[in-house]
This record gives sequence, C-alpha cells and structure tokens, in this order.
Amino acid sequence: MLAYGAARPIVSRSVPLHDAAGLTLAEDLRTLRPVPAFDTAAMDGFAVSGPGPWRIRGITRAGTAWRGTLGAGDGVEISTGALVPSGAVAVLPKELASFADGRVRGPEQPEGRHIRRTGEDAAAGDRLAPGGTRIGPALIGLAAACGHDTLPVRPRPRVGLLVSGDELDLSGVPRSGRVRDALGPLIPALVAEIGGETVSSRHVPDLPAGGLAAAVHARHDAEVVVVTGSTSVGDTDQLRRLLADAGARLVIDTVACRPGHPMLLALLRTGRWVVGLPGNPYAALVAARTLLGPLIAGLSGRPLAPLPHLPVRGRAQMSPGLTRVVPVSWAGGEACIVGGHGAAFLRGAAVADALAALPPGWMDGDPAPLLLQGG
Ligand SMILES: Nc1nc2c(c(=O)[nH]1)N[C@H]1C(S)=C(S)[C@@H](COP(=O)(O)OP(=O)(O)OC[C@H]3O[C@@H](n4cnc5c(N)ncnc54)[C@H](O)[C@@H]3O)O[C@H]1N2
Ligand code: MOO
Repeated sequence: MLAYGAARPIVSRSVPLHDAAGLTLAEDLRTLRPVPAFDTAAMDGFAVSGPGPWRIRGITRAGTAWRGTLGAGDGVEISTGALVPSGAVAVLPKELASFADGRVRGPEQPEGRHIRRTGEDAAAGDRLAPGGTRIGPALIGLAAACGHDTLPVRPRPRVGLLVSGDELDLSGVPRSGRVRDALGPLIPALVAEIGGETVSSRHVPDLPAGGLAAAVHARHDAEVVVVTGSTSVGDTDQLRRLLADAGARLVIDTVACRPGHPMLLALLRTGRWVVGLPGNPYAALVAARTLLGPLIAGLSGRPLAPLPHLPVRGRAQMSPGLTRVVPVSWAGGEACIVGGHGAAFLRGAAVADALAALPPGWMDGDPAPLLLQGG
C-alpha cells in the first residue's frame, strides 16, 4: 500500500489500438456513437410489418441499406447485422418462414422481436470503462466497435535491472562455490507479468566497491531501478549505504515478513525509484510481488486489484509478529501450501497458483489474502 500510494502515475499518451494491449487506460472510455448505431437485425430472415402473409419488397444485407418504408403486410428479406427498414416491427427468423407466391408466411412476431434497437446497449457519450482499467482484448474490441482508432494510455513503467553479486555465474551449471544467477532471468518475466517493461539488465560485481553506486546513478531510461542482492548488512551489501550517501528518501525500509524482509523502496533526488530486492531468489520473488507490484500499479495509474481471501491448509513456520509468505495451489474452495519455499528455493513458487500472506498467529485452515501468480 505504501509503495502504491507513493507513486504518481506517469504521463499518458495516445497509442493505436494494436499497441494498447496490456497498458492502462489513462482516461474514461466513452462511445462516440450509440451502440448499436442503428436498429439492427439480430437474425437472418424477414423484416416484417403488420400481420402476415407478407409481400416481399426487396433484400437488405449487412452493410447495405434498403431505403424504402414498409407498410402493413410488407416485408424484406434481411440478414443478421443489416439495418432494419423503417416501418418494420419485427424480424421473422428464416427457420420459421415459408415462402410461396411471392409471399412469406409464418407465426406473428411480437413488436421488436429480433431487432437490436439503436442505443439499447449504450447511448452516445456513455462511459464504457473507467480510466485505470487494464486494457485487454475485449476493451480493445469495444473501443474499435465504438469508433476509436487510438486510446489514451499510461505506458508500461520502465525498469532498469541491476543484479549484484560477485558469486554469480550468468549461464550454465555454476562452478564450485558459485551460484547461478536466477534473478536476471526471473525479474524481467515478473515485471512483464505485473505490467512493467525491463529496458536494461546488468550484472554488477560487488568489487570494486562503488560499482553499484555508479550503476544506480548511471543514466537509465527507466522510472524504476531494481537492485537484487546487497540489501542486507554484510560487508559487500552496499545498497543502503549508497542510498544514504545520495540523500535518497527511504519510503520502505524492511518489511515485517518472511522471507523478503530486507526489501526496500527509495526515491532518489532525481525522482527515480530504487527498489531493493533480497538476493535469495524466493525472497526476491516475494518482495517483487508485494512491493514492486504495487509500485508499478501506482505508476500505471491502475487501482490495486482486491486480494481474494481463502482458507489456507498446510504447515508453515510462523514467527511472532511476522507475516509468512508461502506458495499455494488451489484445492476446491481452499488453498494448499506447496512445499519447497526456503528463502533461496523457488520449487514451490514455480508450480504454485498464488502466494498466500499468512498473518501473524495464522494456524492451519485460517484464511489469508492471496496474491495471484500469472495475472
Ligand atoms: N547478519 C544478517 N545477515 C543476513 C540477514 C540479516 O538480517 N542479518 N538477512 C538474511 C536475509 S533474510 C536475506 S534475504 C539476505 C539478503 O541478502 P542480500 O540482499 O544482501 O543478498 P546477498 O547477500 O547478495 O545474497 C543472499 C543470497 O542470495 C544469493 N543470491 C544473490 N543474488 C542472486 C541471484 N541473482 N540469483 C541467485 N542467487 C542469488 C546469494 O548467493 C546468497 O546466497 O541476507 C541474509 N543475511
Ligand atoms: O527474509 Mo530473507 O528475505 O529470508 O530470505
């Protein structure tokens, strides 16, 4: 919540519909015309006026208009989506009609049957979606149907990633005593999932000292710099020190949860955000979902998604006063804790549907809020 509330939405711009998927609507979407824009046939058949049988006066297809007016006993053959001619009171579906002697017969249809009336879904100017909505396929289709070619959007917040640690091997099986970098690949995938975009990624060794400070202060075409590792109190953990030296404002300085407690959020004097994620991979994932996620939502101008609460079953090691975050999978109306969630181990999270934030004092079967993965 703190990270969300601290962020100001980034400046909006207009993009073509085909570039808008996944972005956030910056203003309310309103329809430029009534929906539907004209009285429309909802069935293939005959638009008819008065009681039958009906004399067929012509044919009207979707996209073309039959310009005449129907009087009682008149009809036109009509296709789904075509403009219903004036004077027509209903559409008789083809399956119910029989045709002989230039006349159509069929059961009488109540007035308005199978006609979608002008503006029955929305009047011109109606708000169809509020600013802050995440733009999905349906919203893009709706915008097009209402006559829009572009949408006002907040672009994806940009992230510059700095992966710190001398011990990291960046590919393959790590050599003896070394650790394979898991976060260089993990964080961009997660950033994309939560609505951001990783525009650069760099490995920064701990030595020479000062390298991380230089990397944090380097020019980034990004609103957010994410640093992994270096958040703790070891000799090589430089992040807190360099932020203090830079006069950065610490908005979040550790969180009362396990794992992930050393996470931090700071605002540099330049206005750029720095997010510190612990080096342990599962701890980093927890911190990214709970802190980076809300920050990206705030920068995007999106409301925070409400968290579903479900009873959670299983065993977790609780510590007094601390929230424990565990991976869970669905089991009917409950969530079940998935094993393999030590701070450095991603096995549980890799197959889980959500992360559950077990509040202090949680016991097997108590409800907890869930952070969905993959959404
Ligand atoms: N004296 C204390 N020591 C530690 C504390 C503490 O409170 N007092 N907290 C522990 C906790 S909890 C965590 S989490 C870690 C956080 O450490 P850092 O953020 O400073 O990260 P590092 O020390 O660089 O690394 C920790 C651990 O993670 C491995 N790591 C780092 N980066 C990656 C990566 N990209 N991919 C895979 N693994 C990575 C690293 O090798 C270490 O094993 O501090 C504890 N210590
Ligand atoms: O809390 Mo640390 O973040 O356990 O791994």
